[in-house]
Amino acid sequence: MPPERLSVDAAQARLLATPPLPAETVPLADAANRVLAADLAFRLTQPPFAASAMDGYAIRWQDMPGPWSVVGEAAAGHPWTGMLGPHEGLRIFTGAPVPAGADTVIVQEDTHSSAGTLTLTRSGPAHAGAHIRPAGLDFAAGAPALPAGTRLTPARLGLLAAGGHATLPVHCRPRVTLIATGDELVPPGTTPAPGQIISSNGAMLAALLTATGAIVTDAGIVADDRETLAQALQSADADILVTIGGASVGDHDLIHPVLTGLGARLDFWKLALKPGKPLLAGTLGGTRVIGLPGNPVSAFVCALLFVAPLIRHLSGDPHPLPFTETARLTAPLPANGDRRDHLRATLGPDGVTPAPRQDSSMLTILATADALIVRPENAPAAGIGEAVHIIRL
Ligand SMILES: Nc1nc2c(c(=O)[nH]1)N[C@H]1C(S)=C(S)[C@@H](COP(=O)(O)OP(=O)(O)OC[C@H]3O[C@@H](n4cnc5c(N)ncnc54)[C@H](O)[C@@H]3O)O[C@H]1N2
Ligand code: MOO
Repeated sequence: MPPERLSVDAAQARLLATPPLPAETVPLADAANRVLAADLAFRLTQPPFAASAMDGYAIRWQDMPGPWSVVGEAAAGHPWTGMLGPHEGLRIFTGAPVPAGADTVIVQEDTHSSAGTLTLTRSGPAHAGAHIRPAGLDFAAGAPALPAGTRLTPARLGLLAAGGHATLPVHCRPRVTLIATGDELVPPGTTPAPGQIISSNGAMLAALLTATGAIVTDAGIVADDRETLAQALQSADADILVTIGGASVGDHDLIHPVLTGLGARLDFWKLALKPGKPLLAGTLGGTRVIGLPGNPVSAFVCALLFVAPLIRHLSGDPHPLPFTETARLTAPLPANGDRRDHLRATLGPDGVTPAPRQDSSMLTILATADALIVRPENAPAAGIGEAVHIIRL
């Protein structure tokens, strides 16, 4: 066994030392929020032709200030194919190709047109080239579009669609199976008998991990029984198997002994982390296993710090760890112990306020928190106004 109480950083590094999932090619609609698996170049030029940016008239700048005779019309999708001659103007609409010979567009609000004659009613365009988007203003065919490792935001999907890509190479989405363990647990919607509580962690973690990009199967509740648990662990067909509860050292905490019995390779168990000390990670056959502690806040924080980053990493994200920023304290904090702590806190205009109670069973506090304050191992006491690291929720 590795030494106890690995640091959070070391544990994250171990967990993420594995290659991402392979690529698949999917339609644009299925690529949203996924990560590009290859460098892509533009296949098209945008705009593909010099296009009018306004409704008005295309003219030759050298013929300013007019008048012009109107020789035809061009609309988006309906080009005019002639060559504009001296003192000729073309009625043109936004998005239409600017005809050969023209170099400037006058907006229609600056003109008067009658019996085929166009005159200016105001000073007109300020310079040659006004209101024309040159071909390739946005991008040119052959130029690099987006590199591998890019997360496909809505704007990036739009860019690649415009650039001629109808399907995209993306990393496969990790499949995650959630298993809650504990004889006290009953599913949401049940009336708990004496000694029972609702298994709330499944719904919470399924939502968190789905939002992170995984395909989540919630396998429900498994009793504290070695046989049953071993069977459930072995039958999960997933890239990541997440167990909830039973990670600690009590007589009914079976995750560690059952995994060991199944021949799982353990990466770590027990971290210098609060909440979530008994977090466990390893591999069972080809499946990554993460054993989360059962306390709801511990389970949530460990999922945020370990399972979500593993999902992002396997999905091809080169920056899988939670984004940290700084905020100023509105209340003092005592010195921290030797486990990195994650305090539930609210954000306001004056800074970040730690919740007065930090019990790892309290969902009311987690549900109202906007952020976690990250307190490094052995951090000294911190006063009001001092900057601390936070992770937004
Ligand atoms: N002697 C020691 N006892 C404990 C230690 C320790 O180091 N020595 N560690 C404590 C810490 S820290 C934590 S965290 C807990 C976590 O232990 P487990 O992972 O074994 O969790 P359980 O005992 O199964 O459950 C803890 C708590 O959470 C409730 N729970 C469990 N699953 C769910 C669920 N799916 N939905 C909602 N709530 C759940 C469970 O009923 C318990 O109340 O161990 C400490 N003990
Ligand atoms: O770390 Mo436990 O997660 O303190 O409650």
